[in-house]
Amino acid sequence: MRPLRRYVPSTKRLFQSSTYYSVRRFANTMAPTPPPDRRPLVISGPSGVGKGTLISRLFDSHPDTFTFSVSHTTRAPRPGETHGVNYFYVQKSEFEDLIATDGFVEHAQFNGNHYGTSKATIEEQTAKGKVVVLDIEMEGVKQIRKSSIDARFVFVKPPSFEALEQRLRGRGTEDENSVVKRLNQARKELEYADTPGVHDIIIVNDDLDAAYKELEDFVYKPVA
Ligand SMILES: Nc1ncnc2c1ncn2[C@@H]1O[C@H](COP(=O)(O)OP(=O)(O)OP(=O)(O)O)[C@@H](O)[C@H]1O
Repeated sequence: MRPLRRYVPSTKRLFQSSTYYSVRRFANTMAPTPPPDRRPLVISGPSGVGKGTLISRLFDSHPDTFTFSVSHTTRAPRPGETHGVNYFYVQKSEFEDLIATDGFVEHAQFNGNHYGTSKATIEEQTAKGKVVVLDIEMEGVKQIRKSSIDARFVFVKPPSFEALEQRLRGRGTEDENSVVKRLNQARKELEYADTPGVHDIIIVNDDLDAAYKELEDFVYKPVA
């Protein structure tokens, strides 16, 4: 299984860059614009479809409104990483206790390490008035749907399989092996997204501005 997005979070990478922080300093002078519906947003879709691009735009257009949830992990921190910022670094026993007490909305194992999104983290951020954004893959979506977390589910779809392949290759971040793996996984994700009732909205990311508008309109629509 391909790892959940948190392992390759392009938006998070952007957040760590100095360019991002100078943009952020300017953006912070603007007042937050909270949407009427504060439930967590689960955004999924095949690798390369443009989730990170759309989410970055949402964060930049509405400063201090949205937040990523910080995941728990049993892997050791890398140089420069900070507990509570990049991850909550915990011992395996603590992670297992959290699983046993149903503390995660989703968790998975990758390269021998455990990773998970805790319910408490989501609840704390929501209580602070932030809308938590979870950028995750199909298996995570399935787990969250089974959890007690009341979330809104957005699926981002490519205009065609060929367009997805072009974007993945055009991004220049993957070797051939990785492109093939991601495309194989994409077929499964697209098939799952056809299951009725799984997502609240399916956005086709063809024209980026139009797709962003659709996402923003959905996020900001009045509570039903
Ligand atoms: N509507 C669009 N039209 C053309 N190119 C796009 C569009 N949206 C995004 N892209 C480009 O497609 C590539 C993939 O986008 P992005 O990295 O946001 O995908 P992702 O879904 O977050 O992927 P991953 O899950 O692998 O991180 C990027 O190079 C991005 O600039």
